[in-house]
Amino acid sequence: MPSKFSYQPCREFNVVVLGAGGVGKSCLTAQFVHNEWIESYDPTIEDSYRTQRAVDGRQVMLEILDTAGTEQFVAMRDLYMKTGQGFLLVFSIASRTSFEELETLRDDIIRIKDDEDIPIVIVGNKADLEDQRAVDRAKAFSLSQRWSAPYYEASARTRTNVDEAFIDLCRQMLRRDDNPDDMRDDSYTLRGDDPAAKRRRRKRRKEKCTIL
Ligand SMILES: Nc1nc2c(ncn2[C@@H]2O[C@H](COP(=O)(O)OP(=O)(O)OP(=O)(O)O)[C@@H](O)[C@H]2O)c(=O)[nH]1
Repeated sequence: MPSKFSYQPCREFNVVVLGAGGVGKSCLTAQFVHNEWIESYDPTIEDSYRTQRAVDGRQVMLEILDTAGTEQFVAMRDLYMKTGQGFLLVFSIASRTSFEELETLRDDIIRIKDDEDIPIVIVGNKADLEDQRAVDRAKAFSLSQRWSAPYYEASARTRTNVDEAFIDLCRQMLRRDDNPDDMRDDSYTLRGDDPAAKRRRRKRRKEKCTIL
């Protein structure tokens, strides 16, 4: 048990913000990092931000990569995914296709990282546009359950659930960093070195959590 005065080094994590074009990735990132709202739409190619936060009393340095959602830049995705340790998967509650695109993004992340337990938070952005809602809460909820990944309905415009989504991702990354062996169980050696079986066991052990 660390004493009250024990030294806790600042952890560094790479966070990648992914999602379709125009869902609000840049706006969410700008709100989280700089507390500012951007009304205009200027498609991103790639922007990165560094910000330090206290999470449950521990210092965390985040390198946040705000990625391109538009088709012509998606070739860079594999590279982003390789370096990411945590992923914010963003859709707009006013766009059904942006929600449907998340499935492919997650499949790609898992394939590239070869890890089904990679920290992910799902964000349904533009929650202020309730009158234009095209994705039922129940649908997003069921995806969240299926992936065992938390779901936040957020609004970059009103700054609703912006910090909460990023901080939840930090908590997941810290947990992994604290317990690198947590995902291994004793039976693993008995069952042989089968990565697919290991991934299935990891998946079963994960908690489910959904925040609306
Ligand atoms: N009403 C509303 N509009 C938003 C919200 N978040 C972003 N927008 C608007 O949506 C547009 C696109 O926002 P961006 O943050 O640039 O979207 P993006 O996902 O980064 O887009 P790409 O860079 O093309 O991938 C802008 O005009 C924003 O003002 C939100 O929470 N509510």
